[in-house]
Amino acid sequence: MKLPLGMVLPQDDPRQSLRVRRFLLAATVYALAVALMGLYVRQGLLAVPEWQFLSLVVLLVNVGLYVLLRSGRNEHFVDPSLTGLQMFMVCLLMGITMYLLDGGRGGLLLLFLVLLMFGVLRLNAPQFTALGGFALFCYALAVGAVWHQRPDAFNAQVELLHLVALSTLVPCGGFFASHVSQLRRLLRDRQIDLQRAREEVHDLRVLDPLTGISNRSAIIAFLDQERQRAERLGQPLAVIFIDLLHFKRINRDYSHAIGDEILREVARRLRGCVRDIDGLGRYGGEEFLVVLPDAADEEASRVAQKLRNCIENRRFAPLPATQRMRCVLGTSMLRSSDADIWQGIERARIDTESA
Ligand SMILES: Nc1nc2c(ncn2[C@@H]2O[C@H](COP(=O)(O)OP(=O)(O)OP(=O)(O)O)[C@@H](O)[C@H]2O)c(=O)[nH]1
Repeated sequence: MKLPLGMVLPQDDPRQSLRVRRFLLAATVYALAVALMGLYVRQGLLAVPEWQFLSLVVLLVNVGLYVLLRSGRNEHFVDPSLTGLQMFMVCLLMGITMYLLDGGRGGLLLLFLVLLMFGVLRLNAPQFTALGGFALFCYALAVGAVWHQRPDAFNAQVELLHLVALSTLVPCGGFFASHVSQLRRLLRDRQIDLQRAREEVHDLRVLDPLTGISNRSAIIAFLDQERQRAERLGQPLAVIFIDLLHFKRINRDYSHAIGDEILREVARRLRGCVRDIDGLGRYGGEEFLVVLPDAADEEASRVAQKLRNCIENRRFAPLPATQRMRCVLGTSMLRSSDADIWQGIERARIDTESA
């Protein structure tokens, strides 16, 4: 029977999924080690009860780790990848196994080294060196115990070579760990840069660079989307077209930079006068469009008056105190009989001419 992948791997969290994948890979190496121990049993280098004991310990350790990862409890640990814990278990299991074997430790040692190499993926150089030191200690302790209790199962020359090989591996692994952790850092920085670039591209696509409110295409898209929603829910939808008057003169008399500052301030004030659910966009040079979802005719007129007040009745700091900005506003209700949203916008624009 085939197990659905969703039952084995978390589907909604890519980081958890990666951790479980990495764990399953390590569990496969453990399974190989247990199978290899079966050969040791056949060769008379490991007693059957000891093999059963080792298999049970390996199984319990792996089930425990899997439950921790799959239940999400690993998130409460300082290192949610549980790498340190897993490496600690590898060292302990290696020590126990090496102690129980009556010979041929080199073969199984190789598989345990493969398991230790998983640490390279997460640990930095000092952490890996500490781990290597602990592995060395466990190995030395295990073979020391064999030498003390079963001297016939101890070959000093071979064990010395194993220890030397293991000691060589520690700095090599440390070097790889440092390299991989550098790559990880680089990758993380690149991801952050990429995310920022994506956000900038998104802003460039939808925001007006001068005022920071929606640009023309974004406010049109918003209106289109709101129109569909209004039709579906049977709600009214209003638009307000705003045109600043004599803007050419403002630019000419006070400079283009001050004209820009006025446009930014107008956008700020308009945003402050409408609800969060309302749309506000720069339609053209000195023209703005406000979209009012679920607003009837009277509500649109009331908001238009409020918008007019916030432009005309308050002073703009870069202009002399006596100089006021003037604007015309036109409102219109989107109708289901309109062929498209442009008809609604056009009605509001024409309304400004009659204002
Ligand atoms: N400073 C500044 N001016 C802009 C910007 N975009 C458009 N304008 C200016 O806005 C002015 C719009 O001119 P018109 O369409 O004749 O509008 P107006 O001078 O307000 O005339 P009326 O609307 O008829 O009162 C032009 O001078 C444009 O250069 C901008 O981003 N910054």
